[in-house]
Amino acid sequence: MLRSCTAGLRSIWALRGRREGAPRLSMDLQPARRLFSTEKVIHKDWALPNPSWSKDLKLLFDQFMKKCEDGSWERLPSYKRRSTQESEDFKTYFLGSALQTQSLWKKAQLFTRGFEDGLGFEYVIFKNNDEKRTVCLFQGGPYLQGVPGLLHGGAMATMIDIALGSCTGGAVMTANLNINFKRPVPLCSVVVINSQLDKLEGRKLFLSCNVRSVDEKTLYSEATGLFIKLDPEKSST
Ligand SMILES: CCCCCCCCCCCCCC(=O)SCCNC(=O)CCNC(=O)[C@H](O)C(C)(C)COP(=O)(O)OP(=O)(O)OC[C@H]1O[C@@H](n2cnc3c(N)ncnc32)[C@H](O)[C@@H]1OP(=O)(O)O
Repeated sequence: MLRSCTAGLRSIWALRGRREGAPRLSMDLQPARRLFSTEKVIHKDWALPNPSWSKDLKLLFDQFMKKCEDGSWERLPSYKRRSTQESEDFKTYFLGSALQTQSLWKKAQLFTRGFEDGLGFEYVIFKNNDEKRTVCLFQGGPYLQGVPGLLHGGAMATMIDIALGSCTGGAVMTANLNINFKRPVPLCSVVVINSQLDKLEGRKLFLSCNVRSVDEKTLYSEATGLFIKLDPEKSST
């Protein structure tokens, strides 16, 4: 594990210094990343392979892309910034928020996508709408270390929150997150987060997930979450 992590780190360091929007060293390095420009902002889909992805992550990605072919599964794209419509939806609930300041609103981005390739959160989520469940493939990079050599529990909690959230839709907020950390996750390893919607009760969505190793032999964590659909009649600030 250490050797592959070191090899991964070497390729990560080779990529350091490249900033979002800067010209690519070689397009061959990132064949699958889609780039398109709108209003001078580059919207990059981050849920696609890059050179920092380990063999395990690429293999699982390919397996799930195959499952998408008959339409039962879909890959969820992932952007640093929410779409204009999504942003507007949330803004209506947080009228007093600091994000009303236009300059801050423009700078704000999803923090899991704020790292350079391979250093932080590398993940992709696949959704099965009929079964109301998602599978998140996650590789936690070296900047997410907690105890030496291990993934920080907060980083895991973040991914669990995102994975559970991916089973919801529309404007929702996490009200409760309950995590049992059963085994430590080695840094740079790949884990699989299986999430599902267990119950819908009015505006309350009850969800659960487990986090396992690629070979499914190790159960790293189990979690439940309560998400609340925001009420348009209420402002939360
Ligand atoms: C979309 C595409 C995106 C793809 C992924 C991108 C990733 C995005 C990011 C990923 C994710 C990032 C996500 C984040 O980071 S979200 C950020 C972290 N979360 C928050 O900051 C939430 C703060 N809390 C609130 O704003 C309010 O409390 C909310 C909005 C949640 C509810 O306030 P609201 O005034 O609307 O509702 P209510 O108080 O009338 O309650 C309604 C019902 O719910 C029940 N209840 C409430 N709380 C709890 C509780 N703790 N345990 C048990 N029950 C609870 C309550 O009893 C009642 O039940 P009932 O009496 O009706 O039976």
